[in-house]
Amino acid sequence: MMTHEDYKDASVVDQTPTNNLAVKIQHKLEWHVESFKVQIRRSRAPGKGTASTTTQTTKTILQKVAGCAVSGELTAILGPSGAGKTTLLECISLRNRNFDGCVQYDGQAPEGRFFTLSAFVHQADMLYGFLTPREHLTFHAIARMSGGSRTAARGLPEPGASQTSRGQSWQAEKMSSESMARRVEEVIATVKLEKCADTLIGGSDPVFNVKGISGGERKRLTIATELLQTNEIIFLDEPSSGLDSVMSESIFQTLKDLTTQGRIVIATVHCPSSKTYHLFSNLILLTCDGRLAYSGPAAQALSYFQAALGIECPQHYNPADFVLELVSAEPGVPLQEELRRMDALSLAYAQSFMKIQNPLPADDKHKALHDVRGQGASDWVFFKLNLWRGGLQLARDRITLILWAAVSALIGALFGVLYWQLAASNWRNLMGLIFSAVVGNVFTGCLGVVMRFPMEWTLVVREFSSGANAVGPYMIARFFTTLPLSYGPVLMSSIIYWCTGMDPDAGTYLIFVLIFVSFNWSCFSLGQWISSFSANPLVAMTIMPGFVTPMIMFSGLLIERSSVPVWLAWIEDVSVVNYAFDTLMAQQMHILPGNQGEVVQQFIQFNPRKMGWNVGMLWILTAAFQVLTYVNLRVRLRASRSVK
Ligand SMILES: Nc1ncnc2c1ncn2[C@@H]1O[C@H](COP(=O)(O)OP(=O)(O)OP(=O)(O)O)[C@@H](O)[C@H]1O
Repeated sequence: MMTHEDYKDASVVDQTPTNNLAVKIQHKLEWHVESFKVQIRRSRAPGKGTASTTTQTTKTILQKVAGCAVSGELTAILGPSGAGKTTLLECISLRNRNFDGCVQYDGQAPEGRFFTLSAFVHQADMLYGFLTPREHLTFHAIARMSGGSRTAARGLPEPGASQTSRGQSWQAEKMSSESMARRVEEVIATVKLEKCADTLIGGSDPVFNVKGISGGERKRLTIATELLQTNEIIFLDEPSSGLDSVMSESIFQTLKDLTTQGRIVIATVHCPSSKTYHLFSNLILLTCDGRLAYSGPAAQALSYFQAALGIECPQHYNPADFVLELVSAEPGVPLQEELRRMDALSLAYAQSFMKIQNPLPADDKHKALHDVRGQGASDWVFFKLNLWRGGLQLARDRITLILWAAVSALIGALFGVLYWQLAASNWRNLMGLIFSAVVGNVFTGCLGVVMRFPMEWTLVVREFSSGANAVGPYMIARFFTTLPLSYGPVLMSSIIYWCTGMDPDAGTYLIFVLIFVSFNWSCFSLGQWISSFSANPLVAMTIMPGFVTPMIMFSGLLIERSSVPVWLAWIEDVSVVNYAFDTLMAQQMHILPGNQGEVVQQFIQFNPRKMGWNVGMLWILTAAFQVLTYVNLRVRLRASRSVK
């Protein structure tokens, strides 16, 4: 029987039936995760006569997990739920560097460009639902490959290049649009997406929730995105989760095919079918408490367990089920007993001839490693790409477009009915109308944004950190593609204006609409900023009142300005409600009968001469919120690339 060391050093061919192209082993990824620990807080509920307590303990997720993978291999990480498969994958891919141990690539500590050479496919696929797979891949092809600034995979041929170029170091050239389009078609064919290449992705997109391509096709598309560039190593976290066994087999067959091009493919997998199991070249089996029960050729796992432990896999039994049952804690059996069984399994492996003889020394060089992925395209190309994608979103998200128009018209009509031709009747009606229109708009302006953006940020931060997008161009393009939505406040303010009987002068009307739209933009930008530091819409919704309420309180109407404590007066200076309310009142006060305009002006202490200043402040605050959002996104990008 081949030992792990023999296998590791086998320098020539992978002879699995699916791999008819004999691949010379070129690259080797080795790891030794001595331990991965997390701090957890345990709370004990109060009992009879005892108070509740919280203690902090250290939980060890992984222990002494060493292994290696070489070019041309499909390595599967198997283990029961919670065994630490994802954690191990994150450690060996250096996406999580907070472990004790060591990773080496081709015998050396990985450099920053390791992140360029390797791709990580997350379990949860995040895709823009309003694009088709072909459009999605085109976006990523242009974003990642048009600049040529990223160092491409060493030793792998550029798409279309001959086999003889393999083994040479090469720098990605600027790819022409034709070769990028060709690459997109190649990748579509590789992952067998031809049938749905022009169907909308749809699915669970937060913005565009329509039925689209199937779950398996989504997985294929996520994998295809990483295949656009010829990465040397592909890490995949549960690429078949949520799929039936046939779909899962076809995903793994695709992964197997990828190894024939000289890649190292490492995937975590939950419970593969027997057919899928036979596609694995290498198996890493984790016990339920995160230790190694086996690491070596998948084809020899059963004979290892028979030889080392005397446990035989029954005939016609799925080998994956057999090994998984070995390393899982059986329900109903006391945990201590099961943990003793895991001890025996990991000890047997540690003492066997299969184990890695000279595991890497534990060092922590990887902790200082910086993710140096650059960006693929130029800022200008990124801007155009984001503009294109944002435009498609706008055009295809018809339901939102219609709803936005309907809600704006409805709210406008409500004001119109309630204040029908009453704006000029007396100061109380005018003030009530303008104040409630402004306050209502803070909520409509912010709410839609905080509900949508937190999910979108998660998606784009993933793009930023993989070099497939850039923060500045994204933000600017997002601004332009959201600009057409201004038809909402234009519609609402126009209905309010004419129904309530404000100044019939066309110029005054246009200025009123301009102020209203500017105010709406400042609210939108405030919502963007709030959502940029919120993990999800729920958090954003929870903290939103913390920003909006002070803006309303400091609008100039609800408290005598001179009564505001000096140390709180600054809130008035950043209150968009204050600027909008003052400006709209100043603009319309002349329609009031008699001297009511002056009376109301003294009452709420606004200066009609400062109208231009107020509108300017709305624009300045809009810009400030956009800049703050930009800063937050950059911080999130940095965090996503630093040691977890
Ligand atoms: N930051 C953390 N804090 C506390 N526990 C953690 C943390 N990260 C992981 N764990 C725990 O570590 C264990 C391994 O998690 P991991 O996601 O790697 O398991 P898995 O084998 O991939 O599971 P599944 O197959 O269910 O996805 C789990 O028990 C999980 O609860």
